[in-house]
Amino acid sequence: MIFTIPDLLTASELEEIRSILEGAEFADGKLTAGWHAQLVKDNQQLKSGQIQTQLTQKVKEALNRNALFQTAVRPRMIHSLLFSRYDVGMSYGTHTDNALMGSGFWRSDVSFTIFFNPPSDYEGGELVIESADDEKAYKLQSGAALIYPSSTLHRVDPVTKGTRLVGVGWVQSLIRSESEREILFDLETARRSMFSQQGKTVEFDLVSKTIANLLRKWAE
Ligand SMILES: O=C(O)CCC(=O)C(=O)O
Ligand SMILES: [Fe+2]
Repeated sequence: MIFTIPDLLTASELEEIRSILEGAEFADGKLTAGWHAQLVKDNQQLKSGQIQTQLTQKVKEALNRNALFQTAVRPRMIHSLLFSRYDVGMSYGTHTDNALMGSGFWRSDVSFTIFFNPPSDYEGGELVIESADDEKAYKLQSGAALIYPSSTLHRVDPVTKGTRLVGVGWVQSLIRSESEREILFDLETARRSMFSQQGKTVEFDLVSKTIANLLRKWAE
């Protein structure tokens, strides 16, 4: 399931993150890519250190309070986060994200891109998600996030004007399978709508029981 969270960050969080990033030091993005992704990765990334830790904390807070993210992703661990800058001419060619990341070998089930500056700030720089017979380009408003399965092939087209600033992260989900996550998300959405329309009915209890039992079966 690919979806967007329109207002993940508040206006003041966004302003703070942007002003911190403006004064921060960046390094070559190839340093954090797998050996094959390095061949096509051409961007800049915030150096690790105190600023990176502070920004990571802010982004995690926003994701943790977001009900849509929690219900659709069911994070076990948001284990990796990069702050990337694409200046004119920079891009990230077609690649797939590493399945296992970091010294903890966390699995990447779900990837996300948080847009820190508005589409009017730059030209090009679309995040394109490829599928067997089609592809779709995304360029969201600042403060919004795109959530997509880590299993896809995707790319960032060259920036031809301005600068693109994003946060990119990876999550190990409690539910490894994308289709199982979607079943749970649909049931949860239906259950909430039933509750708001009719309260705690017999049907509501049965759907609640099913969600709980599927979680027992699938969660790891
Ligand atoms: O910048 C983006 O939107 C995605 C970048 C990406 O695919 C990655 O860092 O693995
Ligand atoms: Fe990627």
